[in-house]
Amino acid sequence: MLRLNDLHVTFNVGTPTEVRALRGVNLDISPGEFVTVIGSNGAGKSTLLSAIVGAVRPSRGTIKLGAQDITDWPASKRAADVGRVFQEPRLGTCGSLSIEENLALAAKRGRRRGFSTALSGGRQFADKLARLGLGLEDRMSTPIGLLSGGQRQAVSLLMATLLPMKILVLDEHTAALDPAAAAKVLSLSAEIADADGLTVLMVTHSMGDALALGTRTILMDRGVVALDVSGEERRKLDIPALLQLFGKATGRVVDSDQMMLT
Ligand SMILES: Nc1ncnc2c1ncn2[C@@H]1O[C@H](COP(=O)(O)OP(=O)(O)OP(=O)(O)O)[C@@H](O)[C@H]1O
Repeated sequence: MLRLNDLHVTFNVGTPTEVRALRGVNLDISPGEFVTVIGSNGAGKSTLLSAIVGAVRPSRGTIKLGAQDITDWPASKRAADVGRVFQEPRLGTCGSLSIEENLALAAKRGRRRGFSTALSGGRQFADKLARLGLGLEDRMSTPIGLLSGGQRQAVSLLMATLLPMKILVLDEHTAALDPAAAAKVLSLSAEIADADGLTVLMVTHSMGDALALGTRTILMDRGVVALDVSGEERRKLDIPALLQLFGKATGRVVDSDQMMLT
């Protein structure tokens, strides 16, 4: 269980450029839930994920993962428990290293030096790559920098999910891809999450994707969770109905999926 309690993040405290990016987020995510996160630009979605991975420090509130209070843990200490795929394919991988070498690095994530892992490489990595259905198992010595954005992001996804973890964080991880590659990486994300029973928090700018994937959708607005839908209520929702709920929750009128972008 991930539990965020009254989480506040303020940037540039006490300066004229102070921004209260999170203003009291309360959120419980149970094991196996796949939560999609939507909201307008600047609503606090990325800041929420950054606080969970430990890249930004909350000014108030707590973050608990299972029984542990991880609020003050640095990102490096959370790495074994929290997997992350970034928006930009280059960020999660090392372009000059081969696919196999990147996977070997991922197999050591959050483990102490010299600490052996169950994954030793070779055949095991090939089997994992085959799961992507992109033929990359036959190109394991190819430098990852030579792959297309979609292929590279698929490998990033595999790297983030290689070891057991408590939560996987996807921060608009298909936004930099062309539509076909984005659709492929999204469906792989859903397949891997389903097969491995992962707990996932995924930020997206597409309301369609937010409703089509996962088990629960939250709407961030001005630094808080303004809407939280799951179960039967969510199954019945389409984009117009979600826009209506968005309007009710925020007091602002939006009339298309694209409005979420502005
Ligand atoms: N490192 C930072 N320093 C100062 N302000 C920041 C920083 N990161 C984010 N902010 C500000 O915090 C607010 C929330 O930003 P955040 O990136 O979390 O929003 P978002 O919902 O992810 O937006 P988008 O959809 O545009 O990515 C914005 O006003 C943003 O300008």
